[in-house]
Parts: sequence; C-alpha cells; structure tokens
Amino acid sequence: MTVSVLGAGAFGTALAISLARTGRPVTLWARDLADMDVARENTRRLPGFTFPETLAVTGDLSDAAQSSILLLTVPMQSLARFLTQHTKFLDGKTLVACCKGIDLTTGLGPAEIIRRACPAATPAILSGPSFAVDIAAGLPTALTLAVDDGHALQTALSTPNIRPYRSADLVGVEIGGALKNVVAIACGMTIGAGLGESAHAALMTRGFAEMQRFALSRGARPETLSGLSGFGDLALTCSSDKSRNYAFGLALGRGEPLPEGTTIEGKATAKAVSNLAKKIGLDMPIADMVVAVLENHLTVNEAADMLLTRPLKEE
Ligand SMILES: NC(=O)C1=CN([C@@H]2O[C@H](COP(=O)(O)OP(=O)(O)OC[C@H]3O[C@@H](n4cnc5c(N)ncnc54)[C@H](OP(=O)(O)O)[C@@H]3O)[C@@H](O)[C@H]2O)C=CC1
Ligand SMILES: O=C(CO)COP(=O)(O)O
Repeated sequence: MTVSVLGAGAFGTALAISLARTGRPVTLWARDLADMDVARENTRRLPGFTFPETLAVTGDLSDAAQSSILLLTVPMQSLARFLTQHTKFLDGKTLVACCKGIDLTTGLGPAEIIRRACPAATPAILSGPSFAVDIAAGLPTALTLAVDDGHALQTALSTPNIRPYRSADLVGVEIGGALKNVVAIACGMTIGAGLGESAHAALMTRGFAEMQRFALSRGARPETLSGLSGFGDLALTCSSDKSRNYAFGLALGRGEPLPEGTTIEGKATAKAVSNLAKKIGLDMPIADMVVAVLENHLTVNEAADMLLTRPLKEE
C-alpha cells in the first residue's frame, strides 16, 4: 500500500517526513512547490526538517494520486472544494482526512464531505494530540485512526514515532478534533485576559462536557470522546502555546495583534457548531461565547461574565 500526502502545510509535511523515514516511498503534493524540491525542506511551513531520500515532492496531483492511500492535509474549510475539483483522481481511493473542523457552509465533518464528493472512496479520519513539529522531530505521538475495517491502514500509517489506535467511530473522532480547537481558543482568551488558571481548568472541563453533548447528539459513541481524539487532543491544545488556536485566543485575550498566515481551524468551526447547535436546541455556551468575541459582540471579560451569570444547574 503506497501513501501520498495531499497538502504541504506543517502537518502534511510532518506526516510525510515521518512516513518516509521508515524507508517506504512517500509522495507529498503541494499546490505551490516553492523551492521544496530543490531545498529538500519546507522552508515556509515547517523549516528545519530535511526531507528523507524516499520522500518525493510534486505539484502534479495526478502523479501523487497514484498511491492507494491518500492523506488529506488541506485545511478543513478548503476540503470540500479540493475534493470536488479533483474527484477524478481521488474517487475509489482510501482518503484519510487529517484536518480538524466542521465545514461552515454545509455543517458537515470531513467523513461526510468525502462520501458526498467521492462516493466510491473509503473515508477515514486521523486525529489526536500531535503537533507537526513534534512529529517532524521524531518525538513519540499516539493518534486515533477511525475507519471501517482498518487493520491494513493502521499498519500502513504506523511509524517509529506515530502509533495509531483504531476506532470505528468516525463521527466521534472527527468531532473531538474539531471542537477541541474551539475550547482551546476560549482557554487562550481566559489566560490572555488574566482570568487565571482556575478559570482555565473550569473552561476546559465544561468545554469537554460541551464536546460530549454535541458528539452524542450526532450519534458518536461516548467513550470515543474520552480517547486520544477527544480528551487527549483537548489536553494538548488547551495547554500549549505551540497550538495556533490557543495562541490565537491568548492574543485576543491580551488585546495583541492576531497571528496571521496560519490555519486556525477553531474560528470557522466555532461558528459552524454554534449554528448547528441552535438548530437542534443544544446548549453550547462556550462555542457561542467564542463566536460572540470573534464577531466583536462581546469583549473577553463580558463573555466570561456571561458564562458565570448563567442560571445555576447540576453538573
Ligand atoms: N500543524 C499541526 O500541528 C497540526 C495540524 N492539524 C490539522 O491539519 C490541517 C492543516 O493544518 P496545517 O498543515 O498545520 O496548516 P498550515 O497553515 O501549515 O498550511 C496549510 C496548507 O494548506 C494548503 N492549502 C490551503 N488551501 C488549499 C487548497 N485549496 N488546496 C491545496 N492546498 C491548500 C496551503 O498551501 P499554501 O502553502 O500554498 O498556502 C498550506 O500548505 C488543519 O486542519 C489542522 O487542524 C492536525 C494536527 C496537527
Ligand atoms: O491539532 C493540533 C494538535 O493536535 C494542532 O493544534 P493547532 O491547530 O491549534 O496548532
């Protein structure tokens, strides 16, 4: 089973490097190769990590799509258009979505977007706590791979520093990865605004309750949210300023200029989740609060007051 990685951002590049270090041939596709094929490094998105010899880079999607396993590492809000633009190359393949989020236009997660755009493909989700720089540095990571009947895929995506655990719950796995980014923005705002570590812990915990509530409403298995793609990724993303979502929240809370030029998935996903929850009468106060701050309806301190003055309830 050969593997290609479609999308040469930080994460796609890190996955491709780790897979190629096993000595297997791996292809990395970029819409803009820049100098990657000559420099043998992604100087723009993941500087400092030389490509292994078995990693080929290409700007030709028809070439990259020769592999039977295709990792989709474009940002979530680009996924639907990317798949429909390139269906003829992608349909029928095993398509592993590595992006984290919910599509703002349709309210769909990556698995359903894949099913609609490429009905003959096998959809899978790879998610869990893993910073691109950690993977590229060869540090150990454990992820969840959600797919129907995925033993061979699990083996194909294992490397000395990526240990994938199998799950059959695609909905639960994709929702954990999507919603932890929204909670991470809220946690960053809290610390940035000086509201303290107790408030941070409370937000993480109530954010986890919100993730579970939303996931169950979409048919996820409860235990999935306690795993790597839910609790695991929440713990990482809400506590490290290596997370772009957390760092974005920190900057918002401090009133500093917001980071630009990287992918901050929680922004669009907060809006998508808040919209979906309203339609079905689901209570998602943290996602609503993040949206209200992003849209300048509330300051961070007003949002915190709003959460604290909600009617008292059972945990
Ligand atoms: N970075 C990380 O640590 C992790 C990221 N992820 C997830 O991976 C996904 C990608 O993130 P990441 O790699 O960090 O993002 P980056 O911000 O590093 O890069 C995004 C990449 O996507 C490319 N891209 C954007 N739109 C398109 C498109 N329409 N067609 C083709 N390529 C496109 C960009 O190309 P160009 O360079 O030409 O602009 C760029 O290379 C996100 O969903 C993120 O949540 C998951 C785990 C860890
Ligand atoms: O998903 C991630 C870690 O698992 C990366 O988080 P950020 O997108 O916030 O950097």
